[in-house]
Amino acid sequence: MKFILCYVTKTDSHGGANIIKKLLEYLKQTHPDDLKVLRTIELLMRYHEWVPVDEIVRKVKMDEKDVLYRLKRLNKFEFVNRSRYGYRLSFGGYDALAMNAFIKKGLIKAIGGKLGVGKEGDVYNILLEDGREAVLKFHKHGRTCFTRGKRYRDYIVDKRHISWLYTSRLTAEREFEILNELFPIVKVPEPIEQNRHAIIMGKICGDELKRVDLEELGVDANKLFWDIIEEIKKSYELGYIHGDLSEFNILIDENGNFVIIDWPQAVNTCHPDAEFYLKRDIGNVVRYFKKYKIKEDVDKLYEYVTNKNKNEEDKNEWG
Ligand SMILES: Nc1ncnc2c1ncn2[C@@H]1O[C@H](COP(=O)(O)OP(=O)(O)OP(=O)(O)O)[C@@H](O)[C@H]1O
Ligand SMILES: [Mg+2]
Ligand SMILES: [Mg+2]
Repeated sequence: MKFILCYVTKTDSHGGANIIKKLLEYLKQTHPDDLKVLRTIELLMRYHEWVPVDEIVRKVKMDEKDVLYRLKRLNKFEFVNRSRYGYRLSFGGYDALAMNAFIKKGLIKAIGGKLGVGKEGDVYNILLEDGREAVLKFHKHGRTCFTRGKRYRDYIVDKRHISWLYTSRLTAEREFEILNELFPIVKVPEPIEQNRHAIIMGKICGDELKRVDLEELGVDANKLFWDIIEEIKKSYELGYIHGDLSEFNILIDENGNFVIIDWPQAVNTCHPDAEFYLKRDIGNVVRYFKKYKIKEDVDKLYEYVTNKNKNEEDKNEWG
């Protein structure tokens, strides 16, 4: 296993460096056969909530003794959970498999601290092999439900665990696909790589719009407002509505350059509730900018964003 540096950055206010450091440390100690068994468990979780040992042995084509030895190690690394019914991949084990894939591809040189922790994922600073800074986002869809689920009966917890694995991968695939469709036409992070529930994307240097004072920054609020509307319009023309747009998902730097992040829930413009989502996005932007004395009508902006024919006519008129 290639050595991956772990560095702690100033922004690591979430203590995430320790978690990722432990994961990397464990990953470094793994043998290819450990990972082979782990991937087999991942595969068999499609059919079992807890994968029985004899199923693992049959699938992985190794001696039972060897498999038991590997399982013991995987359990020590906390990459699997164990019950009397068998084994299943843990959250950490899934992270490890994705991380291993990125490392094997020679993408990551170093991993830093946690940049942010959203409702649905953990975001880390990373350094790519080519020297660029980037971020690694692990989607942990349904994690909050899963934790809450602990109050309920075991079998519900188990089912949630499996759906967590599945939906977090789907969510990552969806976000990566959308970023690929939108970048670089719309101001979104550059999609770099995706594996399982994890995405590597370009790092945006900036703060959440929520946390900045535009007057202090010296940014023209009116111009910024219309620039954001233009991005909504461009993404609409490419077929997507963000669906969770707000001052939390717009990052802005000290020069007023901004990027819209967090796209997995985006809906297609042909979605039956497209109008609802688009109006809600626009409404959130309008609401945020009220404090800068910008008063625009959501319905009119909706017309502006969606009225393709009218825009074509305007363009033609203006030559
Ligand atoms: N490309 C990026 N560059 C820099 N910081 C980022 C990037 N992507 C995410 N972040 C940081 O991580 C935080 C969480 O990311 P994001 O909003 O994509 O995740 P989420 O889990 O979907 O969060 P939410 O709870 O908002 O749904 C962001 O608010 C931001 O601070
Ligand atoms: Mg977010
Ligand atoms: Mg989100």
